[in-house]
This record gives sequence, C-alpha cells and structure tokens, in this order.
Amino acid sequence: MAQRNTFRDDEDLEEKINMRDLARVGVYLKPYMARVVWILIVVAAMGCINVVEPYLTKIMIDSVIPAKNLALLGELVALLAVLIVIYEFGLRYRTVEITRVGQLMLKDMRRDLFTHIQTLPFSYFDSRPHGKILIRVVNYVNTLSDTLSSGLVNVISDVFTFFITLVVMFVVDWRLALYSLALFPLLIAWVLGLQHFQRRAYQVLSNKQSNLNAFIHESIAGVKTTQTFAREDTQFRTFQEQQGAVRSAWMRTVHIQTLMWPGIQTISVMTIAFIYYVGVTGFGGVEVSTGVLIAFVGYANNFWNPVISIGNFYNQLITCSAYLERIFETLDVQPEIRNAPDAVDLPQIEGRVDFNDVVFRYEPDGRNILNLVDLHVEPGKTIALVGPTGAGKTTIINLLSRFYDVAEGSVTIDGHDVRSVTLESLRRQMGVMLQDTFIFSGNVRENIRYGKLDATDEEIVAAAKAVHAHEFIMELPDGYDTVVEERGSTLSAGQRQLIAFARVLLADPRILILDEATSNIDTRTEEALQAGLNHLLKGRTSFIIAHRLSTIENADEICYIDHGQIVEQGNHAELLARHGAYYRLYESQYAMIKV
Ligand SMILES: Nc1ncnc2c1ncn2[C@@H]1O[C@H](COP(=O)(O)OP(=O)(O)OP(=O)(O)O)[C@@H](O)[C@H]1O
Repeated sequence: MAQRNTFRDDEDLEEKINMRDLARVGVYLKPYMARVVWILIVVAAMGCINVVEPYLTKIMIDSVIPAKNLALLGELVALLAVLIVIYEFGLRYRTVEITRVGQLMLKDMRRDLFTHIQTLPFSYFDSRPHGKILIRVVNYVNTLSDTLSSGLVNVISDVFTFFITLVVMFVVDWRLALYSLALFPLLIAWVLGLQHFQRRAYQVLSNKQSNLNAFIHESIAGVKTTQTFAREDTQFRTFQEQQGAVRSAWMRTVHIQTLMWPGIQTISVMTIAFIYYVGVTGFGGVEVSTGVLIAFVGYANNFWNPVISIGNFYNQLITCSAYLERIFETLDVQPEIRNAPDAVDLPQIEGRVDFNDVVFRYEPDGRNILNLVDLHVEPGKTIALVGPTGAGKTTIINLLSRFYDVAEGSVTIDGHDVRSVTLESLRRQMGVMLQDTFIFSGNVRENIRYGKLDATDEEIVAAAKAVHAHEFIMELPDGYDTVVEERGSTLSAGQRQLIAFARVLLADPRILILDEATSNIDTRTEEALQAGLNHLLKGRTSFIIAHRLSTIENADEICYIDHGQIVEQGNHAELLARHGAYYRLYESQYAMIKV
C-alpha cells in the first residue's frame, strides 16, 4: 500500500528528470502524427521565408541602394510583401493546429487518468487526501496544456529555423558563422546550470500546491464540522500557512527562472557585437560586404531567437517534468485488486457465501483486523453482523465484494473464490449499500437509475415504492425530477438512504449488503421499509450490519463480531438464551429505550 499522506506532508520527489516520462508524452502524440507532419511542412516553409528575408536585405544594401536600381527595388518589395502574407497565414495555421494537437493529447491523457483512477482500489484513496488526486487530473494537466500547445508550437518551428539558419550562415561565410557560434558553449552551460535548481524549485512548488489543494478540499468537505465547533480561525490559520508555503515556493521558482532570460540575452548581445567587430575589423581574415554583415546580424537574430525560445521551452519542460512525474506516477499505480490473468466470469449465482478461516489486515505489516473468520451462509439467508464499533463488521463485507483481498483463507461465492472471477461479474451480482450513502448531482430519478442504467421509469417508481421512498419523493418540489446536489446535501440523511435503497434494489442483486443502512430512518419509516424489504430480500443472500438490534431481530443468523472474530452465532432467540455478549448488547439497548 502507498505510504499514507496528509495535506501537511510533501510527497516524495524524483531526483532527476525522468526522460522516460518525457518519452511517454510521445505516446500521446502518436495518434496525431498525420497532423504533425502537415504542421512540420508549414513550419519548414516558414523557416525558408525566415532565411530569405535577411538575404533580401543583403541584396537591398549591396545592389539596390548603391545603384539606385528601382526596378529591382519594386521586385524585392513585391516579393517581400507576398512572403510576409504567406508567413502570417502560415503562422495562424501553425498556432491553431498545434493547439489542436496539444489539446487532443491532453484530452487523451486526462481520459486515461480519470479511467485509471476509477479502477484504483480503496487502499489508494485511503492513503492520500482526495484533493491531491484532484489536482493531478485538473491543474497538472492544465499546466501541461500550456507547454504542449504554445510551447510545442514554437519549439518545432524554432528547431527548424535554427538549423536552416545555421546552414545558410555557413554557406554565406563559414568563418563568420564559426565566430557567431563562439559563445554558444557558454549558453549551454548557463541553461544546464540553472536547470537543476529550477527543477527542484518546481517540484517543491507542485508539492505545496498539492498540499494547499488537499487542505481546501478537506476544509470544504468538513465545513459543517468547522462551523459547528466554531473553528474557522484554526482553519484560517492553517490555510494561511499552506498558502504562504505556496507563495514562497512560487517566488523561488520566479527568482531562478528570471535568471535564465538575462543570461541568454547578454550572450546574444555579446555575439552580435562580436559579429560587428569581426566584420568591421576583418578579424581573423574575415572580409565581408556591408550587406553580408547586416544579413549576418539578421541571421544571428534568426539564430538566437529560436535558441531563446528553445531555452524557454526547456524551462517549461522542466516545470512539466515535475507535473508529469505525478501524472505518470498515478497512471503507474497498479490496482492491487484486479482480475487474475485466468479470471473467468462468475456465472449467475445462487448466493452461497463462505468465509473460510479468513485473516485480513489493511496494511501488509499491520495488525490483523480479522482473525480466522469462518462463516458459511446458505443462499437466500439473511445474516446480521453486530458488535462493538471497530470490531471488523464493515471489513467482512468489504472482502465479500473484493474491495480488499484476504491475507489468509478465502472468500467463496457458490464455491468460486472471489479472486478467481472477474471483478465486474462479481460486483454486478452484488448490491452494496455502504455507510456513507453517495448521492450524485442530478435528479432523483437519475440517482435511482444508477443501479440499472437501462431501467424504465416504471421500474424506478416500483423500486422506490418497494422501499417506501415514493411517498417522500412525490412530496419533493419536482417529484422524481427534483434536482439534488452532490452528496445529496439538500436531502435529509434518511431520504438519502431511501434513495440509495431504491438504487440497490433496482440493480436486483443476488447478494445484498446493507451497512448501517437503516440507521438514519425513523422508526415509522423503518417499519414500512422492513415490510417492503421482506419480500425483496426473498431469494437473496443478505448481509445486514445494524447497530439498532430491532432491525435485525428477524435475521436467520446473527453473528456477534468482536476484535475481528465471530464470538457468538445463532438466531435472535438462541443468542438471547445464551446470555452472552449479544444478550448484554440487547439488554443495554432495551434499557436505553425504557429510559
Ligand atoms: N481503510 C482502513 N485502513 C486501515 N485501517 C482500517 C481501515 N478501515 C478500517 N480500519 C480499521 O479496521 C478496524 C475494523 O474496522 P471496521 O470498519 O470493519 O469496523 P466496524 O465493526 O464496521 O465498525 P463500526 O461499527 O464502527 O462501523 C478498525 O480498527 C479500523 O480502525
């Protein structure tokens, strides 16, 4: 399991830029290669125009101006005008197309991230704040967007312009070309020297942003608790701390990044000065006309501009590598719970469930949460799990849906080990209603339909009626079309549970798991619900966890769980007669009711 992490903890960082990460971006580029080839053709044409322009200036200075050759002037101006128009339209095409390719790549990357995250096991979500997962899918991918769209646009054409200019410079005067490159090693040293610090600064920044995001996410989720305890000040102070850390990290990146530009500019200006010096003094035997000298300065600009842009792109890439690291790290998390290579589909089940001496712990080196749980349930029976808080009841049912794998022993359904069948076929035949009922934003009807996507409206209403949700739904402003907010915050807790009940029943599972499912329903509703449930439970194996014993008195079998073991098992009457742990629990609840 991944190391546990909170909003206060920075995540681990890689020491070096992982070239494999950068190469993996290429995988996302592959489907769009045809577009890229067209872009490259346009970029090549634009590069040629870039090279021609200084040459036209050379002709102007060497031939047109001294001879006052107006005819040639007219031709040059016309050619220049045509080239500029072609160049500008090429520029537009290039920008639009590369942005398109960049966005398509990001769409694919975000899709992969999202679908992968959906398959990750509970343990992944247990191990880090959700805000840190969110920032990977949204913010980090957005940051890549800038680099892949605008950055990539420039770098492709810049690399091309760089090489073509270099070739032309050598053709026009190879010695002057060599002198123009004299300071190039200095530039490389400058860029590479800063890169180390810059990458480190961006990694720290990404961590601080991630922490802040996790904190904000947690604060919004817990806002009601904060207000209840009037702890706004405490939250605010932590927020300021986190925010301050982001600001400092950000400023550090700016301090380092802004060193890059003056360095490159200084080297560029020194180079141009050197070209003038060499051209004017004839240093090293160089003899060139004024036109060639001016053209060379133009080429030097053509040459240095791409170098500067490539330097900038490299800058962005360093930033991105910190984000890519996080994105690919997420994509590389292998779901611990996944289909075995030889997994088969679980056939239509009858519903026999066996826990065979199951031992379980949440972390490999952690303590045993379940200790030799041996439980055998016939199809169609209702099993209730009771016991003190933290005893392991929820853990038992989590193993049944294979949200986690057992450490020892096995869980079988109709004799099939749950690890040997595909997860989809297993979970499709199981209806699980967890403690924290989740309502998606949308309307009530859509929320119930989540249990069976092709359910008709009639089936939805029938399911709602069966669990006695229909009455309250009809009292909502728009009935089944009433819009509910994410998490169902506009509904009461009991209403949320009734909707979730209808959803599970609509799925028509062979095995039904209800974890504290009836805890939020008032006694009257519960009685009605119980009646509806009784005929729906028929033919299904059901596991019910309930703290209120009145809801499970009719269960075929009741297991009293304590410290991860079944300490008592039998029906209500048998367990009462035993005068053991269940009896004491029952007595205490009964006493409370009497009080
Ligand atoms: N995701 C998790 N990671 C690590 N430990 C966990 C996790 N979930 C539960 N535990 C631990 O496992 C033990 C059993 O938890 P479980 O939720 O099964 O208890 P429970 O009997 O259902 O309790 P309750 O009646 O309060 O819901 C507890 O000690 C709990 O701290």
